[in-house]
Amino acid sequence: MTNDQIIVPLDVPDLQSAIALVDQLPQVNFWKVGLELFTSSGPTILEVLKSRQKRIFLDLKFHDIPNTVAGACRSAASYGVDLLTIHATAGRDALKAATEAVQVGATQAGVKPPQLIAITLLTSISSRQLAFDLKIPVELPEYALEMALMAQECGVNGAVCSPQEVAQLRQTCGNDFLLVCPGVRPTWADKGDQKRSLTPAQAILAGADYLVIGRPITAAAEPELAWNKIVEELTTVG
Ligand SMILES: O=C(O)c1cc(=O)[nH]c(=O)n1[C@@H]1O[C@H](COP(=O)(O)O)[C@@H](O)[C@H]1O
Repeated sequence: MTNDQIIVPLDVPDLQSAIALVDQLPQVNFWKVGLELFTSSGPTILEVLKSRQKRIFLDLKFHDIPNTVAGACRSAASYGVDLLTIHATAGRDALKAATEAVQVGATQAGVKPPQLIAITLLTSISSRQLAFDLKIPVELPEYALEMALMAQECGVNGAVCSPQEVAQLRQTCGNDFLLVCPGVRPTWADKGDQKRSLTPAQAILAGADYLVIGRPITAAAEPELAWNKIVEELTTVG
């Protein structure tokens, strides 16, 4: 377990707040830029993070028709980020188009292509909501696994799943398939809108490559202390 396996999201409304958070937590090496910050402030934050030698997860969760997803992936891949997200439910054609587009975009820009990872089922969705609201008549773990397998067949590099499904995905998809787990909660933290959480240590033991941990750190009274507590807990799992 290394510090680089913990990704902290910059879920803040503007560039200034993002830079303040990066300054406040110099121990964090891997930051996530998501919809809130990218929509308000655009790609400037990516340059800021790169100038500080940070790794970047650009989490734009693309979900559209294949042609549009491919265009978005070409553009996103030109930034030279490490990870990029697409929803598995965009479907096979979009997943294949995205896989090819990240290579094209990165090659054209002369940068390393990002690892493309597919969201299986948002960690804010419960089994009950999957059945009753989304009308999906499949058990949740099976659904998440099927989404991951479809993404893998399309050449996608990995998946985003809740820690509760990660062991099964690891077993079925193998060790080369990247597994990223948000919805991670230390025992002392609020669950908030996360429905399928486990602790950081449990998630790593179950086979996650990376954990995305936001509010337990960023909304803590003392974010640095919260970070240290999590890192300490994780040292117990090697
Ligand atoms: O793609 C993601 O990172 C993601 C997928 C998912 O299913 N659930 C999920 O929570 N996330 C992201 O992970 C982060 C979790 O933040 P906290 O709930 O504050 O730890 C947020 O930035 C979410 O956008």
